Amino acid sequence: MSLISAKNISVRRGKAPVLQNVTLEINAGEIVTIVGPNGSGKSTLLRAFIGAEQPYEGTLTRQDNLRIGYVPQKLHIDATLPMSVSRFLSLPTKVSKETADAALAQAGVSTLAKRQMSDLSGGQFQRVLLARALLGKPELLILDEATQGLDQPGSAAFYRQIERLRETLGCAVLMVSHELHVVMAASDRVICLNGHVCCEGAPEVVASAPEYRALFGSGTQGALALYRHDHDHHHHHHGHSHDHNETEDA
Ligand SMILES: Nc1ncnc2c1ncn2[C@@H]1O[C@H](COP(=O)(O)OP(=O)(O)OP(=O)(O)O)[C@@H](O)[C@H]1O
Repeated sequence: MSLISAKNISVRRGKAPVLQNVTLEINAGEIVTIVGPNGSGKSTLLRAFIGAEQPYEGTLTRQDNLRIGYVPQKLHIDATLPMSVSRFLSLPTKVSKETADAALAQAGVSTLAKRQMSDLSGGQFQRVLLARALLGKPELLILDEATQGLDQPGSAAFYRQIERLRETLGCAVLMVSHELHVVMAASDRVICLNGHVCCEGAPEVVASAPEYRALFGSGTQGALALYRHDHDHHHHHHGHSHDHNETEDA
């Protein structure tokens, strides 16, 4: 049985229909990426999945007691408010130091527990949000443009961390991203959304689908190939090694 399944759902925001007739299911352990132009309903679909939007048509079924971890696009924390990373992880529910440390390690930022939230880089901050989403041992991890504002090596490293998590924790991942060439390579399945599902399938299939090309042009196909090629080999830099900060920090 799938973890979560939407059958012909339609969703309005205010009075405007945003999603129409969307059918989609997420199975245990798979990485599914939603791509689509601005305003195409990607965030709305994620919100429906976490229960923050009610479809007015269709049915949404979640496995009983499904544990979902959610990583938002951005979270604003008042910079004048002193707040350490470990305290942030204990809000609103207190967690033990061991639990917090384990989640930080899984997110690739094990050394940050005592740092102030306001001092973190954009990449570190997103990884702390990821650690927070991991506290509840999710079976499904939902990420809404979690790498917005990170540079390309930073977001590529973030998504590789996500792939590693899927391997070690076995969780399914549903994410939205605009960085097509980066996330598509990490996905088992890509859904191209524009109010409705335009096309879906393996990354290569979607990248060459006419519906996808009509929305994004054909340039991204080349970028996808380039990304795959790039990571077939190791980069050698002069005089120092540089691993794009993959396991610690970003
Ligand atoms: N709170 C809201 N009230 C009314 N309409 C909203 C609200 N939030 C979003 N919308 C509208 O719903 C539509 C879909 O928005 P949504 O945020 O789901 O798109 P998206 O694909 O995630 O866009 P983006 O890529 O820009 O983040 C847009 O037309 C938007 O204006």
